[in-house]
Amino acid sequence: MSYSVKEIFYTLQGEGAQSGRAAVFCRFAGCNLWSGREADRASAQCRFCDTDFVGTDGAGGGRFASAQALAQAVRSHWRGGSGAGAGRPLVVCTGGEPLLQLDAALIEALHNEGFEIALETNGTLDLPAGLDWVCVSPKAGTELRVRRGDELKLVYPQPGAEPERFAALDFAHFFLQPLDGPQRAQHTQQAIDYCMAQPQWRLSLQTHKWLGIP
Ligand SMILES: C[S@@+](CC[C@H](N)C(=O)[O-])C[C@H]1O[C@@H](n2cnc3c(N)ncnc32)[C@H](O)[C@@H]1O
Ligand SMILES: Nc1nc2[nH]cc(C(=O)O)c2c(=O)[nH]1
Ligand code: SF4
Ligand SMILES: [Mg+2]
Repeated sequence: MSYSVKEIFYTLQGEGAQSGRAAVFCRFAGCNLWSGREADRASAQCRFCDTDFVGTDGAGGGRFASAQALAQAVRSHWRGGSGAGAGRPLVVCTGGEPLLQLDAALIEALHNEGFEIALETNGTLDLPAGLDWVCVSPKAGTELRVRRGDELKLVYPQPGAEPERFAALDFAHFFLQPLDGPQRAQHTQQAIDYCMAQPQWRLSLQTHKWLGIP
């Protein structure tokens, strides 16, 4: 199968339990909860997206004819060296919704290139086997199919997706990430207050936005 990728870039993971860790981000084109067109935002299932995932025209993006071709492109962006003493190469598969495209062949090819594979998903599609780190970010009004994983990272506040709905699921880490937008400061304070009242939850800041890195 071929893969449509918006962009590939090397940066630090900005969010959640792995924040601060160097990673290649592979941003797949397309999402099942929004077309990505501003004209459709108000009627989409997910309306607060902060990301352009339409098309394949970003830096490093394109259509890749095979899993091997995409895995080699991802490898070409890793600048962390390799071998003894080097940190394990990490790829973060995101989007858009990566589970529309991420399949067994690509997981195998990325592993063959030496990567640990992390996933950012809205949790509405079934998971392929073999992922090394699964981050689920539930969206109000959608059916959550991925109910276990490494981290649950809930954008907060979201009417209809209150943290209590997810607190008993089988995740190692629970994060609230303030909803970015014009009211980010207020949402950040609300998330702080919630985490202080319910310490099962930790605060995830989108540190890359503060740092001015991708
Ligand atoms: C752009 S999404 C791509 C992966 C997948 N579609 C998902 O929603 O998890 C990456 C992360 O950004 C989060 N996100 C998107 N828009 C946001 C916003 N306005 N404020 C805070 N987090 C946001 C998502 O919830 C998700 O955790
Ligand atoms: N630095 C950085 N960290 C991130 N963590 C999740 C991101 C995403 O858009 O999925 C993201 C992103 O876009 N940049
Ligand atoms: S599910 Fe993820 S990529 Fe899709 S619109 Fe929502 S935040 Fe954006
Ligand atoms: Mg992002």
